[in-house]
Amino acid sequence: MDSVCRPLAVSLGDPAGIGPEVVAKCWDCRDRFGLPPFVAVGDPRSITAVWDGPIAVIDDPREAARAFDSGLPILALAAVESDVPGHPSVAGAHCSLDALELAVGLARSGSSAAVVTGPVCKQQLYGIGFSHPGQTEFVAERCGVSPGNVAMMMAGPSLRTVPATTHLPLAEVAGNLSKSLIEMRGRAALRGLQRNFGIADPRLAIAGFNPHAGEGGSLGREEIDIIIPAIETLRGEGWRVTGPHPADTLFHGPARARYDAALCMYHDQALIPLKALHFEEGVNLTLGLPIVRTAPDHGTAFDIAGQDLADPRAMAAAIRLAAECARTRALAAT
Ligand SMILES: NC(=O)C1=CN([C@@H]2O[C@H](COP(=O)(O)OP(=O)(O)OC[C@H]3O[C@@H](n4cnc5c(N)ncnc54)[C@H](O)[C@@H]3O)[C@@H](O)[C@H]2O)C=CC1
Ligand SMILES: NCC(=O)COP(=O)(O)O
Repeated sequence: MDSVCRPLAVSLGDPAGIGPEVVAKCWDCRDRFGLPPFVAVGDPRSITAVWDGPIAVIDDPREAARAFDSGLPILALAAVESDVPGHPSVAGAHCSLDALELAVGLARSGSSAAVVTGPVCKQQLYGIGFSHPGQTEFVAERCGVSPGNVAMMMAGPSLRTVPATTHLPLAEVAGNLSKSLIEMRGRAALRGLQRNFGIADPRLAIAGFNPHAGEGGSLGREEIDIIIPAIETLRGEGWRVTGPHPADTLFHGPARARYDAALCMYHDQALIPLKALHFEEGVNLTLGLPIVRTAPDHGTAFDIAGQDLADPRAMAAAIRLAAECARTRALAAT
């Protein structure tokens, strides 16, 4: 079976969040959203609590394509106790981690064409001893890739951004920026554009860190000491890289037309423009992995879980992009 025929594995995320609801809604709207067969991984009770559509509990991902027309296929994991939507629990955190582990394993073994991860609650996971900043680093470790060599890309119809640093306190960002970090993230972004999007000669815009990109050193020296030397190294390797650009003018329409992705210095610098423009269809794609991994841009949204208010479009975009990236990679390998 080729990568296009294999199902995608979709972990449900935290059972008390909106992951189960948006996955079920994606199955409901599979034709309208243009979705390929996928198999959910998680506790079926988290779906039946919020959805009364048909579920097909399967034991083997190879059954997913056949089952997909008549019901939402699910590889079932039972949490110790079932969660009430909107009320996260320790058992639910364990269940979300087990589902993530299994779904990533399916992609690594080739049983699924890609993995799409439902939203987890980081605070809950940290509480049960999860030692990674996020799912990005967890998946990297499971794939045997150093966290330094992967990058989180947030992708929407008119913008792709990559934060150089991800989940760490803002007060620690400056101390974590280095020439080598920016070079590694820059290479991961550029190679990721080639490998997943088929862009042969990608253009990367690199944001500054300080207001006005430091104003020649008067408003901070990170641009002079770290970012410009990294840009020069990347250019010396033949990449099309510009910057450092003042971040406040990097995201309006004409600016976005000048690059294929923007490398940003910290989480909110990258995620605010993406979510402001494309919250309903934003996708989180991990670059630098041997497998394809995507996720919707949103979180667990406990505040609306179980109320039939969750918009499934970002999850649908994540499933679609995962299938497209798997197809692009498969074609390049032939
Ligand atoms: N990929 C992942 O696993 C992610 C997980 N998170 C986690 O999610 C938790 C909550 O994070 P928040 O910052 O509150 O962000 P959030 O995205 O869960 O919610 C922010 C706001 O947007 C709304 N919202 C989110 N998704 C929606 C959807 N599909 N349809 C309609 N409304 C939606 C929520 O109701 C809330 O008002 C945190 O614990 C965080 O760690 C956050 C982002 C990504
Ligand atoms: N803000 C993005 C986010 O939380 C997703 O991170 P990850 O769990 O995919 O690493």
